[in-house]
Amino acid sequence: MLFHVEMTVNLPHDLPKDQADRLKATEKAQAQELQRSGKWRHLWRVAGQYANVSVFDVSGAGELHEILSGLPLFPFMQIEVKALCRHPSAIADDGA
Ligand SMILES: O=C(O)C[C@H]1C=CC(=O)O1
Repeated sequence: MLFHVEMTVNLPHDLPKDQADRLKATEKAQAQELQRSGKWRHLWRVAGQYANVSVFDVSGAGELHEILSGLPLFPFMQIEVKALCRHPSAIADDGA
């Protein structure tokens, strides 16, 4: 199943810089591993915001929740999820 996910990050202003840098580095490694696995299909920065729009390809909402709640930045993110299905006019054969 494909899911459109928008994550907006709000790090506390008083979070020490070294702690924030560590969280971001761990998050990056995990995000890149999930992209390599094919589960995190698209990752786009929302221009002008500390936010991303992503597409996940997972077995269902349960797996998506497991992945999202396991992200190091999860406690600092506002997340919106939309389930996707194939559009009847779509010509791309991308497994949706
Ligand atoms: O920067 C972000 O949008 C938050 C998060 C998502 C992937 C990643 O590396 O960090």
